[in-house]
Amino acid sequence: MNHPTPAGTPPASSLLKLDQVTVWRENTRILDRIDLDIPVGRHTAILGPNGAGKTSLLKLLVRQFYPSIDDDGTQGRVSILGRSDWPVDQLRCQMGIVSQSLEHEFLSGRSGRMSVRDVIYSGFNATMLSAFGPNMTPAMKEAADHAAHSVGVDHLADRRLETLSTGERRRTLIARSLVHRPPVLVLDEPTSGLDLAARHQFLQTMLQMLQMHDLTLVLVTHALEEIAPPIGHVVLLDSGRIAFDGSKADALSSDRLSRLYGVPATVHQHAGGWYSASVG
Ligand SMILES: Nc1ncnc2c1ncn2[C@@H]1O[C@H](COP(=O)(O)OP(=O)(O)OP(=O)(O)O)[C@@H](O)[C@H]1O
Repeated sequence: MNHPTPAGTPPASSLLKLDQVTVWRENTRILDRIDLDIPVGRHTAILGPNGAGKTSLLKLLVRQFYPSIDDDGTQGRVSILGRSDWPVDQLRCQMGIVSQSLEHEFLSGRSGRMSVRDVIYSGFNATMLSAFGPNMTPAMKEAADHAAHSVGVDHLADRRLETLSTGERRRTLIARSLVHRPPVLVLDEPTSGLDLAARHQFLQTMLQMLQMHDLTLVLVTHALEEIAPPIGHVVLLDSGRIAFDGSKADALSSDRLSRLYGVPATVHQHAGGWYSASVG
């Protein structure tokens, strides 16, 4: 159920284009004159030390942050899927989002009392409301069942979100993020808090998603193990600036990551195009 571009508009070639974008918060320049272009179809991982600005970059993509006016009066430009004038609700329908901040939002207030089924349904209109009720079509119900099944939460459909374990909750949000078959998938540290098995299962699900859907993945992660083989491009962020933007093979070198994190890092390459890193 991809949401088509408006009639007569050619499909966008760029998912996210930032032109001299600065973001200030509380007297801190958290993103500093960033230029970046993530084309549609190029799965991209964003890596960097704590506080480097990774989540802030994603917030520009989902319109939680806007460019600030800089000291000299200039304001950068953000274009998403070829447009800079998205109404937020329409934009969010183009995306599947899994992040801890979304999870916290769901758990605060009444959303936590929603059933797993309703949380998944809410993905259709990218809200935190189970607004559909009788408006759910059989095709939508089928898509929701399929999404729940594909991440193994079908048996939890009637459970309230707030009663689930971290792994079950994360899987529910993954199902919600995919139910409307969005063209863009935004994952912000999707495996944080997951145990070894749940993390492995998540990676398998992510690989399946990349094969099943025609989507572009943007992944923020601290773990090189999560930068799955189909992700060919890496952006390294450091103190609100882009330290590197290029191929995964060039990005993930021991020298580069040692400089980025300020520790002696060793990158290990494994069969099938997987990576990991160790320190020392
Ligand atoms: N709303 C805000 N108000 C004030 N400072 C903020 C705000 N949002 C982010 N920051 C600051 O901006 C910097 C970048 O934060 P961000 O969450 O983007 O980093 P990150 O790279 O995702 O970090 P982590 O890896 O720890 O999740 C941090 O110093 C953070 O404290």
